[in-house]
Amino acid sequence: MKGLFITFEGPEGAGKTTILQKLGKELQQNGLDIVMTREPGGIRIAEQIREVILNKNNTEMDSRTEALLYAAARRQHLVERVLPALKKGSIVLCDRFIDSSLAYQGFARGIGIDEVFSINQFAIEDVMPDATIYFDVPVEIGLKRIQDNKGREVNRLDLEELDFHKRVHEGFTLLKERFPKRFHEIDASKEINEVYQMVKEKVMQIYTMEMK
Ligand SMILES: Nc1ncnc2c1ncn2[C@@H]1O[C@H](COP(=O)(O)OP(=O)(O)OP(=O)(O)O)[C@@H](O)[C@H]1O
Ligand SMILES: Cc1cn([C@H]2C[C@H](O)[C@@H](COP(=O)(O)O)O2)c(=O)[nH]c1=O
Repeated sequence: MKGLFITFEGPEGAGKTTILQKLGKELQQNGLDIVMTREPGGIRIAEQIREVILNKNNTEMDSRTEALLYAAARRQHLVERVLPALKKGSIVLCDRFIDSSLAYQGFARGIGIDEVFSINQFAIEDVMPDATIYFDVPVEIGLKRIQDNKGREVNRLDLEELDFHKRVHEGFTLLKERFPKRFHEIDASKEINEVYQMVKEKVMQIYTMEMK
């Protein structure tokens, strides 16, 4: 039995976490076998690596160290959480995956998309998402949303300048062009319930095509 691996991607404050959690719970209530998880993190070791990467005091972190730490967290999460769930036929909804590394470290940090892809190949051994829901939002709107979210702890990447976040957005635009079949773009600047309905419809279409 093979499950379905769907990733949610996009810049800061696009609404990925909010929508993933709500949709995952609704689909579970409807009887689907859903695993909700996130990167970096999702399991103990990867959450520890997350703490190192996102700690706002770690300002001296080199870009390639950062890329390698994301890849290491990805590897552990993949073997411990994602692959076993897919093997038993679950639908895995994952908040960020390799495309975040390509957009943030590959493009915005300037390491190069292909170079970051190649270090990730070691980590993922060709396991790519079946589909990626890409939450497209203007950078200023996304950043305003996270600033307004007073419950959110500010992390090291949140503190990057506006230009960095603009490059992240540009990076995602390039990825959307590079992977047109896998990327499903959602206009995440819309009102939250509208975004939710669009994402739900898209995920159900993918489920019907791939699993039924
Ligand atoms: N469509 C929307 N309209 C207005 N506010 C939204 C919308 N979607 C999410 N929000 C709010 O924006 C904030 C950020 O949302 P969320 O954490 O889901 O984004 P995210 O994409 O996971 O961000 P990040 O990747 O930076 O953690 C939350 O306070 C959430 O309630
Ligand atoms: C997987 C991954 C993530 N990032 C960045 C993107 C965000 O700034 C943080 C994660 O925080 P979130 O609130 O859980 O979205 O990490 C990255 O730069 N590279 C990656 O591979």
